[in-house]
Amino acid sequence: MATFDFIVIGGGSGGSAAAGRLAEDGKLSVCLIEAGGRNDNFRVKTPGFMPFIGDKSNYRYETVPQKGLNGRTGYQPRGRGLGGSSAINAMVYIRGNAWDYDNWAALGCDGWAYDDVLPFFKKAEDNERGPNAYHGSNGPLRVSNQRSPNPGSTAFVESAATLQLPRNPDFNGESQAGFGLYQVTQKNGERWSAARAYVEPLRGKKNFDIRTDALVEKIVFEDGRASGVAIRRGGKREVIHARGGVILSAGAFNSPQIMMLSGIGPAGHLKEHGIEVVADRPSVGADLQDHIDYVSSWETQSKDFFGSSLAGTLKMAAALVEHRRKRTGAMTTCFAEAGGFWKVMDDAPAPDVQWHFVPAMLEDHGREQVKGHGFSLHACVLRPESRGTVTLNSADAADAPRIDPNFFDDDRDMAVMRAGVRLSHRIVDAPPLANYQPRDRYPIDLYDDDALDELIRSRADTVYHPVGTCRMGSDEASVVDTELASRDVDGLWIADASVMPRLVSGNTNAPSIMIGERCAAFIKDILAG
Ligand SMILES: Cc1cc2nc3c(=O)[nH]c(=O)nc-3n(C[C@H](O)[C@H](O)[C@H](O)COP(=O)(O)OP(=O)(O)OC[C@H]3O[C@@H](n4cnc5c(N)ncnc54)[C@H](O)[C@@H]3O)c2cc1C
Repeated sequence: MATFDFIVIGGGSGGSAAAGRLAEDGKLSVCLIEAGGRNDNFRVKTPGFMPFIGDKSNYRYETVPQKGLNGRTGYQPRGRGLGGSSAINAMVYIRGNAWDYDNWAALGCDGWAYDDVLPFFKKAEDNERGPNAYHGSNGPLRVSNQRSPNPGSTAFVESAATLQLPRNPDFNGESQAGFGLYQVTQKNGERWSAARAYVEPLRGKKNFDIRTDALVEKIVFEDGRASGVAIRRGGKREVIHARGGVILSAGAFNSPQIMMLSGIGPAGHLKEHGIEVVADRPSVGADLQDHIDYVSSWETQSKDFFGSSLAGTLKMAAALVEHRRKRTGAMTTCFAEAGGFWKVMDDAPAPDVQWHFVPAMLEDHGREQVKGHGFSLHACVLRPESRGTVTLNSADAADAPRIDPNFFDDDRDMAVMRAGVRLSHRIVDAPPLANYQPRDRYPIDLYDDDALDELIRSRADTVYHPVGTCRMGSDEASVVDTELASRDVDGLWIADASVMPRLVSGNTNAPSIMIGERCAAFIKDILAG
């Protein structure tokens, strides 16, 4: 019978950090269970291959039809395999705004104010720029400057400056506002997933068992305590036991799914699927928040930008050779190379829109090939008011959960989006980007609200930051308490993006890693008495 001190479900951003920290000093036996594979291949490791990462590493979920998107279904990529979504993401290193964490604390999450979380961001970080008041350099997560940014990306920052929008060399420093090039989670020109940071260095240690291609079907409880997990691997089923407890880190879609499959969730819904109710907890799968995003796109004659043409293909072939030899060049691109944060609503407490500049024409999340060269500019609503849900489609853990982000349910999100998209176009209309004489691929009168709303509803979708479906809080209705422990059973913690009570104003990989770090620290504190 396999028994460990702790079992971690899911080797993604939160799970890798939690498992790695629990196992690192060798005192605790830890089993990390991951549904996907090792993700140890050149497509995952080479940043520029991001659009070509295969199905084995991506769940490729779809949402239910979205009324706010003219009835379209949304695409929800999610990483599968070690590293989780950090193995397929755009590598942008952003923590959110200090205001977000102070707001979490104001909502009742004691111990999660900016001053409380900053030490854990720093502990995780190995920033190539070295340490300072905001950054760490001794952690496992390598954060790098981009090695070979596209000239168009620097032109974007200069165009913003032309409009008096300030340059910001460090969005994770004193102030988030402004425009600049993003730092990335890469090491020596390769993707640095959470698994490469926290898990791979411990591979082979006697106290650390890494089980890939193992699907967790549910958490097992004995006398009100999480005592193990039921897994399926190949055709075989087995229960693995945990003396100290279980950490659930399956992400914002699969953590609520596993909670429900284990009997913790909205009782009526569980009964519909024939699941025995352990605890009636309506907040499991509720409060889904995600960054709705609109991608404006322009075509250029210039072949500076990535694109599909003979010249583009030859350039990428040369870039691939350069990357194999030196780990530099265009294949180190994270695609979302530049961007910024700015307030478009006067009463916003912090920047309410984030931009990602991509030196390529992007259509349908990169799934549709576009002929020619050009660039794209994402604008996303940083603190959406709309709330969605994750529920079960079936009682089988291998089936996709039912995802309803409910985008644009709240009109305030559209108001922010409109202003964000207008600013996107003002920036692109300013030199030096304007000198490329870009041709807008979706020209409309941007100051006609109805026309702009229609364009947004027909093209907007997620920028991949779902959170909130196993929300943390000090209130009785929350799923986990402020030390990430389940309110319903002993020996169960949740450590991933699902616990965020509010979506942070930025990308969610670093915050999910910070949450994994904190979970391990909470557990070690308990063990230390
Ligand atoms: C395409 C894309 C681009 C993104 N770009 C960025 C970016 O540039 N910067 C940024 O900061 N953030 C980005 N994000 C978001 C960020 O990567 C995620 O928010 C973060 O990785 C979430 O971490 P997590 O721990 O919550 O879940 P994940 O990292 O998704 O990990 C969940 C893990 O659990 C496993 N799992 C699920 N169900 C089971 C089961 N039943 N049994 C066993 N294992 C299971 C999964 O296989 C997965 O490995 C992006 C995301 C995507 C998809």
